[in-house]
Amino acid sequence: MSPPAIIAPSILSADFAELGRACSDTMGQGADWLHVDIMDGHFVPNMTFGAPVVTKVRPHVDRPTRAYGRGTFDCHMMIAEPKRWVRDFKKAGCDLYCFHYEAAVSSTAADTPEGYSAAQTSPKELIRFIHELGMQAGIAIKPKTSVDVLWDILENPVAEERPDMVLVMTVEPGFGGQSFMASELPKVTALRKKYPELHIEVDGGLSEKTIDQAADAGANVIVAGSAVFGAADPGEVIRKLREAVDSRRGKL
Ligand SMILES: O=C(CO)[C@H](O)[C@H](O)COP(=O)(O)O
Repeated sequence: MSPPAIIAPSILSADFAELGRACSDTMGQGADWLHVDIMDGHFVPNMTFGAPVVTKVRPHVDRPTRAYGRGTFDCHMMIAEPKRWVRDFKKAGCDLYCFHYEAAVSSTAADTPEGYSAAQTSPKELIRFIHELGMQAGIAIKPKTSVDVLWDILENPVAEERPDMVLVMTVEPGFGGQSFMASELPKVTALRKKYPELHIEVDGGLSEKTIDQAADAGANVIVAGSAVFGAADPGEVIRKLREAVDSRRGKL
């Protein structure tokens, strides 16, 4: 059976001037995780914030949640040098560090002060490093990236080098409020077929209108930014997204 629904509102759509309160309110409205979009202006054509902001917001989400203990920070690293920031985000309170496959394999960055060569980072090495620091590891793919790049990584017999979650982007990363790309769902279907227990996250354009397609494909971690933060009743939207996923468990 696929894992239960995890609803992760994207704080990209929150009021950044009131970020702590917005995060705390969203957890109180039933969110399981908070999806934190980190953008560097290189990997994507937009910038958000870095580890110091995550550090400041962390205390606002340290509260019991429905199913996962303290509020979980699901950090989506849309950055060109994913290995470079692993330690900083661990210190800031990140629980799940999700990097982009495309960034890991194309990094030409200089060595980090800790002696890790960003230029030699393979996804497997990066996953191991994230695990060694005590975080969960996620790997994300953009719409133009084939799901086939993931099989070798998921089939690795070394458990420490396997991701805890795969993120299939359903928009081009960089901005909230874009239209959902249903064309990406065959990737989710293929992943779910091979990995019934894997956390499969979808991100971009998820709402009450698009959730049924994503849930039918087998996604269980649902990122929603504008649909949650733009709603008159965010708690109701979170409840409906969860219901759509959980009602399909055991039927996929
Ligand atoms: O990663 C992202 C953009 O790169 C955002 O998390 C995503 O787009 C969520 O926003 P929305 O639900 O409004 O589409």
